[in-house]
Amino acid sequence: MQLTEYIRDIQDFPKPGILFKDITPLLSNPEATAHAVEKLLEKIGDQQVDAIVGIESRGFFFGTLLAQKLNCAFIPVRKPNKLPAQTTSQTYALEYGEDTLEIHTDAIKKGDKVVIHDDVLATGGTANAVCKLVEKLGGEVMQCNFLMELSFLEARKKMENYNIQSVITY
Ligand SMILES: Nc1ncnc2c1ncn2[C@@H]1O[C@H](COP(=O)(O)O)[C@@H](O)[C@H]1O
Ligand SMILES: O=P(O)(O)OP(=O)(O)O
Repeated sequence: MQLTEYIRDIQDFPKPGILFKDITPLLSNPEATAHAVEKLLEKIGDQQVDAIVGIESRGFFFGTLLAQKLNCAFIPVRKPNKLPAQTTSQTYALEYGEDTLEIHTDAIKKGDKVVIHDDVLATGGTANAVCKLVEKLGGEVMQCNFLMELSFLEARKKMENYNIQSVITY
């Protein structure tokens, strides 16, 4: 099965110049979704994982499926003021301006082995900020795991201390 057949390109979304990688065709097909989960799991292998940290919002879809398969916790990282309990924040630079992500402070214990998951790795700013959040709480980032990587944006240069794994590379 070719997973790329289930990824739809949307030109100029959410703003001009962006080629958006839309996973809704993949999510609408249960066989393709199951295949994607297997491919993401292959990237994790037999490492011991205490938690999958999924990045809002498209990182939640496969993140929860992965956590259930691995029988480990799923932990959401969300945009500001969405999580109800005490949070820890990380602000990071965008092309213009900055953004912030939050995690529940009690979600990760010192020494927890964590895999971070999102649908797309683009410039790496988001994933890098989530690595910092996990580390602030004492967690160990075992892997940053993506369905897709836009390699021409060279996120790996920004994240050379992390183990980056992607199922599809553009
Ligand atoms: N081209 C894209 N298609 C879909 N989603 C994208 C795309 N580029 C970025 N994203 C979303 O943004 C973050 C990753 O961006 P970074 O530049 O790596 O911080 C990720 O949550 C994607 O869902
Ligand atoms: O649409 P989302 O919530 O997945 O966020 P973003 O596109 O900023 O990654």
